[in-house]
Order: sequence, then structure tokens, then C-alpha cells
Amino acid sequence: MSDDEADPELLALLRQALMGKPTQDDEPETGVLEGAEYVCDNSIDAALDMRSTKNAAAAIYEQMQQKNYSPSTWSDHELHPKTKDEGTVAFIFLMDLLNFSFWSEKPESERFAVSYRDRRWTGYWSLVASIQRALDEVNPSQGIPITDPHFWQNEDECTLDALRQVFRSTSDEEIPLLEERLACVREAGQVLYEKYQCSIPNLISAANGSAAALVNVLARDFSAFRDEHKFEGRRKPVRFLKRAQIFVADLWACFEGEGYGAFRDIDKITMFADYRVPQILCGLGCMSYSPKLDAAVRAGQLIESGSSWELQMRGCSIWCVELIRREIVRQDPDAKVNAILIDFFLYDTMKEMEAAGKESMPHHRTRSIWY
Ligand SMILES: Nc1nc2c(c(CN[C@H]3C=C[C@H](O)[C@@H]3O)cn2[C@@H]2O[C@H](COP(=O)(O)O)[C@@H](O)[C@H]2O)c(=O)[nH]1
Repeated sequence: MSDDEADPELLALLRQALMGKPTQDDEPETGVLEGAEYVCDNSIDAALDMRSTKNAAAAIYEQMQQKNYSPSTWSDHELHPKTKDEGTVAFIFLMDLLNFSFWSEKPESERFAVSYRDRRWTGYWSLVASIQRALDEVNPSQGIPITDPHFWQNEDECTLDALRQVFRSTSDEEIPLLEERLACVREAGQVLYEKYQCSIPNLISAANGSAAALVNVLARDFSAFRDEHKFEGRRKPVRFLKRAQIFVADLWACFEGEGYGAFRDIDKITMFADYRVPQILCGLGCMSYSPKLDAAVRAGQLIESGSSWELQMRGCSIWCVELIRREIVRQDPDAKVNAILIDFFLYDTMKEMEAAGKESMPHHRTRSIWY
């Protein structure tokens, strides 16, 4: 480098100091979309169908408009918290710290389920119901302050029994991965105590209004959010960061892009690679599996976390939703959609289909803390 060329790093620092905020080329990236495209380009057991993806984009967009899908749809769900305050921030953090692996091998009547407000809740909603129920039960003299980071880092109070009480089931089956959930909560309590004064708003502030930066901070500071995996011969791990991303998305949706939910680069958040959206993408014909993988999924075979099959299904799903988003925007450049809202719509639609007994194929079964 010749003497008169300043160091780009130094320039960026000076620019940041002078401007007080990052400029375009300083904006962080999560790397999730790049990794998903790489996985999809190198998949042989999962593939996308372009014609079906284009057709699905039109149908999805039409239904999203009919249902007026927007960030405020999030708060319409009966169990989601309604107040727009720091308590709800803590609720969403805990919810997305534990938003994983609810599926059961038991028959519907015997699976883990939570009774709340005179209804039986399963799956993701059993998690939300459990937290709401704990908050209803907590008062100065009793109950478990399950959304309080001070409680999380207190090993004498935040015990396996306390968590078992929060997630008590109406059946003999307890919530899957209970011990792993305790480890996630305790780690979060420790990190928040050591780095963020036990304050989740301080954690959010560390991202300086960037959704991608907040996802990266979560993956950097909390192993429980570090959803990244080695795929085939690729040197860099592929990053799916599903729960880190859905935490940012839930904040954005709940607070409708204001206050704790204000992120200037929210559209950098991708689809959340779980076990429900791949299921509906297959049902729509957008994604399909090789005969062996298809047979394994239909047979309910356990597919190992971090295996090539699993990473192909997750990576192709993320990339498929990105292609759906691009097709919607191509058809309507003014469309107010991003990968988050398309994802929320697909998840909710899959749950409606499940309730109506219209699942064309089962979801894949991987047991992990990542989704
Ligand atoms: N990709 C994606 N995955 C999602 C959600 C949600 C719930 N989000 C709410 C917020 C806004 C939306 O409108 C939803 O109402 C849960 N999951 C994942 O699904 C699995 C649970 O499935 P089941 O056991 O059948 O309930 C598990 O991996 C869980 O992490 C989502 O939105 N997108």
C-alpha cells in the first residue's frame, strides 16, 4: 500500500467517529443467506423447484394481502404478550431462548401439553402458555419469576425442579430437552450478569439499531444461540442462527418496528430454519427430497442434528423463502413483505393445515436445541 493510501480500517473508524453512526459499507452481515445459498447449490438430497416456487409466491402474496399480514399480526395471537414494555422484551427473550424441539413421538393424547386458560396447548404454544402461566402465578410471596434475568443466574433458585414446575405437563411426558433448557437459561443469566448488567435492553442497545448486529452479538456471546454447523467440505461453518433471528423478528413484530423493535436493516433477517416451514414448502412442491430422504422423513426416522441431510433441508428452506420473497417483489415492487412476514405466514398456515388434518407429509424429526 502506498503511503498516501490510508488504512481502510482506520478510515472506517474515523468515519464512524465523525458520523456517529455506521455507513453502508460498515453495516454488519449475518452470513446466513450466503451460507443457505451455498448449501442449496451443493445439495443432492434436497432441491427447489423453480416453477412451483414462482406459483407459490403469487399464492402466498395474495393470501398475505387477504389476511393483511403485517408486524401487528404477531400481537393478534391470543397468547403473545400485549404490553409494549421491558417485561415483554424479557418474555420474548426467554421465549426465543427456549423456542425449540416440541415434537413428540407419542400419540397426540399422550404428548407433552400445557393446560392454560382452560385450553390444552401443544408445540410452540405450549412454551408460550407455560411462560404466561408462570407469570400469572408469580407474586411477591410465591411463584417463579421465570422472565427475570436475576433469577436465571441464581443457581440456588433457578433449578431443574423450578423449570419442571414452569413446564408442568397435563400428560406423563415432560417437555423435551428439559436439562438442555435449564443450561440455556443459566448461561443466559450468567452472560447477561457479566456483560449487560442483567439487562436485556442493554443487550439490544449493543447492536446500535442493527438487526444483523444483534443476531451476531447473540451468536458471539451465547452458545445457546450459536446455531452454526460444518457442511460437507466447506471451511467456514454455515450459520442458520434460527433462534437469534426469530428473537430479533419477534421484537420487531411485537413492537411494530418502534422502540425495542426498531431495526434499520430488519430485511436482512431470513426465514427461520425450523421443522414446520420445510414441511409446508414440500407440501407446496417448492422443495423436494431424494427418495431416501423422503422415505426417512415420511417414516418419522430420527435425522441427526448437524447431518448433511438436516443441513440440506434447513439451507434449502432458507434459500427457497428468499426466492419466494424476490418473486413477490418482482411481481409487485411496492409489496410490503420481507422474509420474516412470509415465514410467519407459512408457519401459521402449516399449523392451520395440521389442525385441519391436512398435512401432506410429516415434518422431519431432529432433536436439538437449535429449532
Ligand atoms: N420458521 C418458524 N418457526 C417457528 C415459528 C414459530 C412461532 N412463531 C409465531 C410468531 C409469529 C408467527 O405468526 C407465529 O405465530 C415457532 N416456530 C418453530 O416451529 C417449531 C414448533 O412447531 P410446533 O411444534 O408445530 O408448534 C419449532 O421449531 C419452533 O421454533 C415461526 O413463526 N416461524
